[in-house]
Amino acid sequence: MTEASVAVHADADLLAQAVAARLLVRLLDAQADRGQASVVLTGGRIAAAVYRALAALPARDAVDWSRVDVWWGDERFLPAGDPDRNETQARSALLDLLPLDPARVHPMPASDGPDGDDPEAAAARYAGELAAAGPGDAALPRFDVLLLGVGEDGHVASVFPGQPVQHDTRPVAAVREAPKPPPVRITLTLPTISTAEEVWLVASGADKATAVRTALAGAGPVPLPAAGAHGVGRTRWLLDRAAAAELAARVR
Ligand SMILES: O=C(O)[C@H](O)[C@@H](O)[C@H](O)[C@H](O)COP(=O)(O)O
Repeated sequence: MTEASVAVHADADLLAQAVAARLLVRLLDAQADRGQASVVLTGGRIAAAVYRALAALPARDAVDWSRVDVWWGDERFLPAGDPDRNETQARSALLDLLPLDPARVHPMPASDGPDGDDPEAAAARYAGELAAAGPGDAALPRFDVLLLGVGEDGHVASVFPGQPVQHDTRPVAAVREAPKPPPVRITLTLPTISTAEEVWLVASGADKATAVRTALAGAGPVPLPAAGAHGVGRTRWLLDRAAAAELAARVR
């Protein structure tokens, strides 16, 4: 497991701009190395700010977006197009502005999709989509970078403390009693999250400071799921000053 690197930026806007710039370079490097790139998106406010910042970057289209695979780390289990879906927010902030290959954009199923309002079936369907995209008989494709927000309670994606999903060994799980509304969600499980080459945990605001400190101080993943999210090659904590307030951190 790699050591986590921490970067602290003065405020939420600078954090979003810096993460967007890092993400652009990460995708460019992946395409230079292997001709394509893959990113796993998440939901929440700082993630949406990153998407907006990336959309506004002048160098944005240096990425060949037609060769980028877009996955989601979690989704609110709502009807397609619902404004509270992470997919809806990502599309309006960024994806609809990019010349992506629609076949390479993989939203998690909606609650009015082929499985109806059965989140377990929808989770299984997404696991099948991941497996179909994996090389050979691998259960998962390569994730070059997987983005996570961090909840005040230390949740990442829709892996919340004290929930059965924490002990689910499947690649994708349904969550029915999420403390953060809406209650029904679909999520990659922590073991799946931790197959990503790089995992970036992005946190903004004083209400995240304790979760950030606790995770970086070595808490276990059961009390604090964020502590269980690690990249194979790199784990980055990307913070603003408020979220880093309980750390002795470098401010950039
Ligand atoms: O569905 C969601 O809401 C996200 O997947 C969730 O994991 C989010 O990233 C964190 O709760 C942080 O959200 P904020 O950045 O808005 O605090």
